Amino acid sequence: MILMTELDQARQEINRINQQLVKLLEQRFTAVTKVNNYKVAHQLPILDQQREQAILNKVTAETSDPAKAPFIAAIFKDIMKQSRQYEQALRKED
Ligand SMILES: O=C(O)C(=O)C[C@]1(C(=O)O)C=C[C@@H](O)C=C1
Repeated sequence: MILMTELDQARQEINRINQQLVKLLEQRFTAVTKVNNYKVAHQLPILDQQREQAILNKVTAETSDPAKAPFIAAIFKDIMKQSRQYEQALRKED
């Protein structure tokens, strides 16, 4: 059998994590669709700055390694930016 290097093993681990992230992100976008439906029905804007700040605070508090916290927070900022664009796209559909 071909020897699996540490690099291959670490990349396999990343592939498995990516698979999980894709599933979770799809679930998150499905939840965002529900939030968007509610907000459209109640004529609420896409952006909720307070909610975004609350999420960033919670995510930062839940990160156990402080060295990783700012990078994880940056990812969540981008996730929410993409969610807003997704909501925009949904609103343009109908
Ligand atoms: O909770 C909402 O109101 C959403 O639209 C979802 C979400 C998010 O991705 O978590 C996206 C946009 C808002 O600015 C706040 C949060």
